[in-house]
Amino acid sequence: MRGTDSWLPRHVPGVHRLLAAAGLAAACAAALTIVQVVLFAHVVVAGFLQHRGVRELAPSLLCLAAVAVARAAVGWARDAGCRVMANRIMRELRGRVLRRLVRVRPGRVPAAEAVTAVVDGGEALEIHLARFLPQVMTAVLAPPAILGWVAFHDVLSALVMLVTLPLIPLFGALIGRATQARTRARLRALTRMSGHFLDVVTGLPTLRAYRRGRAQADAVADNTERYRRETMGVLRVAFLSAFVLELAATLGTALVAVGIGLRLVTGGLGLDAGLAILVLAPELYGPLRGLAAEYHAGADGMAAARRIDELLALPPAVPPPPGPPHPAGFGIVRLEDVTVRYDGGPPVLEGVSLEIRPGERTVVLGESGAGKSTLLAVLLRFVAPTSGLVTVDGTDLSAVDPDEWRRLVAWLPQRPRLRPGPALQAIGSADSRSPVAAAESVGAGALLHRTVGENGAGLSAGEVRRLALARALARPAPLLLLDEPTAHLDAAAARLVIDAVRTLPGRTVVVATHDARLAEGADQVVELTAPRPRRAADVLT
Ligand SMILES: Nc1ncnc2c1ncn2[C@@H]1O[C@H](COP(=O)(O)OP(=O)(O)OP(=O)(O)O)[C@@H](O)[C@H]1O
Repeated sequence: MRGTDSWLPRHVPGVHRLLAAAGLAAACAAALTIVQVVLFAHVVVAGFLQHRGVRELAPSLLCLAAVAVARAAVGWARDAGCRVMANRIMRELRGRVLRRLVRVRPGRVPAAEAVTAVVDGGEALEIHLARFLPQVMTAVLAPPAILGWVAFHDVLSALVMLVTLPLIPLFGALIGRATQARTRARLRALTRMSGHFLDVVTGLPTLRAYRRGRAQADAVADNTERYRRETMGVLRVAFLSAFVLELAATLGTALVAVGIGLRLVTGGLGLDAGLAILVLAPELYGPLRGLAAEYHAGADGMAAARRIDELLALPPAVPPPPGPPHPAGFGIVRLEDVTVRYDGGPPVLEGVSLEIRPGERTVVLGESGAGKSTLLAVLLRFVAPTSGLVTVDGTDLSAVDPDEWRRLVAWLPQRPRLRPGPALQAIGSADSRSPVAAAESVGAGALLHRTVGENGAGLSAGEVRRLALARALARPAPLLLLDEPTAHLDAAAARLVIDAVRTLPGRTVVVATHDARLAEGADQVVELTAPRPRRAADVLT
């Protein structure tokens, strides 16, 4: 936990500023508290013991009111300022996590896990920054200031406070140890529950078809129950800790009060000093009790910070360019002896060498699992070759900024997804050229007035594929990578698509497919084979 605590200021810009602002506010609030209590004791003693009138006490009363207002204003400014800063910091951090997530290999982090970390975890961390850290600053600065003032006026009371004060952090730490494990378990239960629920909702049609609805409802109920139990466990510890800490603070205040009372009777202490110390005693324990109250919010935030840290540490799918990004241009793309292994497993592509020339159509054929999509992933820079080299016009592709490179590439994925909404909007983007013509060329013109639902709902798999193909064709990118463009299509629709792919003047096309018809008239046909051990690709024509 301490590691994550120091991780925050080191890795998240703005946290130092937030801590400094919270520290300044805490110091001001502590000073104002002491002034307010001293003024209060003075007014009480002067009013009740020395029988001074309101007129005489008016300046002190005005000062007291001004200090009370200033104290409230400092508290408000601290809360509002820290909330704004925390919000800004989290916007930056969420952006960084999202930028990292789009750089890791597609599918590496399950969607539900990413959503839980960024949305729920982000919220917990924001509360940690906005409430817990400022409270830490108050707990660090206010008690020493109060103790110093008390020691100056009454050493005995200061000693009692010094002995009883550590009880609160001690109990807090003991309870915190129990809380840490519970908070982590609760976050895990939440992640599991959301992931499972998302899976169930996505697979509802299949579950219904196989009559597995009841079993999944039971599984959802189990996951929810586990989350409820974890949450109740955290709440139990939270209530218990509030009770124990309240007790410690009350005992501390009572001991101070007994000491002051005895010395007031024997005349060892003046009433104004005694009264001020008595009123200050709860203010001494208050910040530490406040810290304990925020501890659970803080622990949630730290667990979220740890998860966000893990996400930020995920290696990018392709390492960043070693030097300044090379300006990407498009020319001959050459794969030289390229081998790809996923996570150190067996090779899925081995020793593949091929040359993709501008304006040509290269068709990659191969049985299922032969590595066709992986070859496209290498060209898209979603996957870095384990060995071998990919060059563009002689420049190592790994020296090119992946974003710059992907601007030159249009892609039809094997499992295309469309943005929900009107179909025409789903296939167009700011830089698309003639999406309507592109859709018509692949027989999807009639689909343009349709509405795309969540995950392509409302459209058949073949319709989604044709719209996605139109989207790729409409992008003004010189390199077109098409993964199974004719899958799920009937013979007539497939023929339209094959003809459209054959006549793409000025575009370099790489098609990965099982469909040998797409190889008709291709400039180059590459057959990937998947025997184990694999052979290198054979360039047939
Ligand atoms: N992200 C991944 N992590 C681990 N293994 C993977 C990953 N992606 C693909 N593979 C494995 O790599 C091999 C090649 O998969 P790939 O999808 O490239 O084949 P393909 O020729 O496109 O197959 P298909 O024609 O069935 O789409 C398969 O054995 C697959 O299980």
